[in-house]
Amino acid sequence: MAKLKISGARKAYGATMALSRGDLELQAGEVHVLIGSNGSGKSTLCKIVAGSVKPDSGDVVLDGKAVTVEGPRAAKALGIGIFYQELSLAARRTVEENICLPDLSMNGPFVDRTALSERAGRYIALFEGVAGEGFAADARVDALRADQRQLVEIMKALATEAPVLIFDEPTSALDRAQVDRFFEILRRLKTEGRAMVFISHRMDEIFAIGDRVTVLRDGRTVGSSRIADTSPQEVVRMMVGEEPSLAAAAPQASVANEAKRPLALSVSALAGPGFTDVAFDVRQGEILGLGGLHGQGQSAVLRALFGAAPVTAGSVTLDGAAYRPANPRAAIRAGLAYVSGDRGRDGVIHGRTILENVTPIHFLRNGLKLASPSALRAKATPAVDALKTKFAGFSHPIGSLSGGNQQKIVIARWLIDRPGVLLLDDPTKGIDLSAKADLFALVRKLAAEGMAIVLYSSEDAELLANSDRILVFNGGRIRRSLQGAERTRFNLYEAAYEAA
Ligand SMILES: Nc1ncnc2c1ncn2[C@@H]1O[C@H](COP(=O)(O)OP(=O)(O)OP(=O)(O)O)[C@@H](O)[C@H]1O
Repeated sequence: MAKLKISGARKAYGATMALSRGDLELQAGEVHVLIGSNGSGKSTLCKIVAGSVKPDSGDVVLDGKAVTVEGPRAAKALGIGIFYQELSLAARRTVEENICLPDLSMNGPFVDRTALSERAGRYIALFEGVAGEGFAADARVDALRADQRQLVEIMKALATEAPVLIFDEPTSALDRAQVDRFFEILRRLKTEGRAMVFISHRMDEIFAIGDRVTVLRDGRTVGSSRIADTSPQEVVRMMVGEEPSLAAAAPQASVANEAKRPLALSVSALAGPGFTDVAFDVRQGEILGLGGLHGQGQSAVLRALFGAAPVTAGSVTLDGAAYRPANPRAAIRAGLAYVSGDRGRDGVIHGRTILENVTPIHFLRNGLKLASPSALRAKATPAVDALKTKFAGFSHPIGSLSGGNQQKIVIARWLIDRPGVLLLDDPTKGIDLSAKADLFALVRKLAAEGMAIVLYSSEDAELLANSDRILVFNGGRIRRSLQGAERTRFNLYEAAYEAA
């Protein structure tokens, strides 16, 4: 009998189907790997089991009995503990308090410090020698490094002593020695008969520690296999599913790959926080895609090229001349444009009109010359129209537009004076399908007119359909360059998941 069985778990957030059919059968004494690309529904499934997300439907059977996991406390009472990917720590509390939260031992109205230290100490000791400098029972969590915080979250999950433990990407910030220690602990817990779910994007880890693997794709469980009976290639194949046909992929590839087109941007041995040894060329008219899992250095490279994040080594050439990305103003003057999908941080100027939102880059490039609103409107109109922006007039507040149309205004601002190189940093995050289609139609048109474009997208389909060439990032480095017929989802995933 399975220790825990989830069938048909479903969860939608408005129009977003986070999980359409999640199934998982977990045995006592096993490490069960859950794998799937970004956004496939892994965390949602875990959170349903841990009671922190209420499913729209689905059945949970624990030790043969149907249960309803009403909330996190109910999960704990049922014997289910979880490590949260986004961590669940109280930043201003100490390591030992966090390990024991929410059940701090009390001595009357006071926290019983002795009992607390004793209990937390057992879990802290498990990582002795690998937790690193500054890690201490009485250290505040906000003073710790990312890997150390992840260790505290692991200790907190272990401290539940739950028979079912769920680890949602517990190793993403850990170093080799910390991962090895964690795996030793998991192996011991297996011998005690605990049932564990383990999520990781590292194929080597999955094959090192997993007993069984269940694959999610687009919100559904698509298969399950014993690790001993499968291979990394087979797992990637399950994640990928049917390969979309290449006929739909970037149509102008042959044109853009023509070596005679001049180089627009050339990057050599570039390094900075989050990336190292990055080198590539982009020709005029080419769309170069940056692929891989989230946060593998793609955005960091784009921000660094735009002078918005530090560069510690390497060199850059723009239109054949040396270029040092000092700050965004210098980047704009040098002919670079940068569009991020993170509108909150990099885009919309709230409380201002549409015209004020569409013209700031024009002013930055040309100086604050006097220009009448009608002249500015005339300048802005072609770019705004090219994106099929729906708006009532330039003098209306930006807030009157839908999210997708706000994003179009942010993009249009870069196109009034044509940049030589357009850096797109996950530009369609959070916008609807038709706005995405409008944006990519324009991006392809701009490339056809000779603009060089570097595109990072967290959506693989978008990347495959629009890039002439794809560089796959993994652990801050470029692992593979995919050209022509190599631009398949399989190759993309294989390089993204291989050991970094
Ligand atoms: N609270 C939420 N509100 C709206 N959408 C959500 C919410 N939580 C998740 N989603 C969406 O549901 C989908 C599945 O998300 P989920 O976090 O379960 O995926 P995942 O497989 O764990 O991804 P990752 O590998 O990136 O952690 C994604 O498209 C995500 O954006």
